Parts: sequence; structure tokens; C-alpha cells
Amino acid sequence: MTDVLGSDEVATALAHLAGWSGGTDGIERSVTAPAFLDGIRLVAEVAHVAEQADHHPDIDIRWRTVTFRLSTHSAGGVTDKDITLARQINNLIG
Ligand SMILES: C[C@H](O)[C@H](O)[C@H]1CNC2=NC(N)=NC(=O)C2=N1
Repeated sequence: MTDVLGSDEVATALAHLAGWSGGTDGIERSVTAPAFLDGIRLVAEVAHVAEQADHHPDIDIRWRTVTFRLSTHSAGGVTDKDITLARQINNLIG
């Protein structure tokens, strides 16, 4: 069982995660790709990383803008798993 992070811990993690916002309920980042299919490609790349981690973001696709939302459902909040996946998503966004 992974421990949920408190508000100070989430805030500290967000300070080191470019583009992400949120709080103890969840964190999110939106990215606008150059074109719709670029956004879809990013979603596919994130899907592979998520599957490997067995940790899956909620994903919202609106034309070129993709929003990733992360929380750990089983823990009822944000955990280190979310912070790690957010970092991996940032690496894919570049
Ligand atoms: C059994 C498996 O580890 C769980 O169902 C995983 C799958 N992906 C998950 N993803 C997220 N975001 N939260 C979870 O609690 C979660 N649980």
C-alpha cells in the first residue's frame, strides 16, 4: 500500500514538476500538441509507460489539447506513484 502525500508534500513535488498543478486529490497537466495526431501519439506513448508502471492516468483529449490527471485510486489521493508517472510524462512531452 502506497501512502498518500500531504498537502505540503504535494506542493513540494509540484514545484519540481513543470506544467503540473493540483492538490491532495490529484494532479494534472494539459499540453497542446502541434496537431491532433501529435496529441494522439503522445497519448499512445504515455499509455505504454502507464501500462509498464501498472499506473494509469485519466486522459482527456480535446482536439490538440490533451490533459493527464493523476491520483492513486486505491489510496484515495496522490502518492509517489503519481509523482513518478508525472515525471515520466514530462520526459515524453520534452
Ligand atoms: C491491480 C492494479 O495494480 C490496480 O488496479 C492499479 C491499476 N492502475 C491504477 N491507476 C491509478 N491511477 N490508480 C490506481 O489505484 C491503479 N491501480
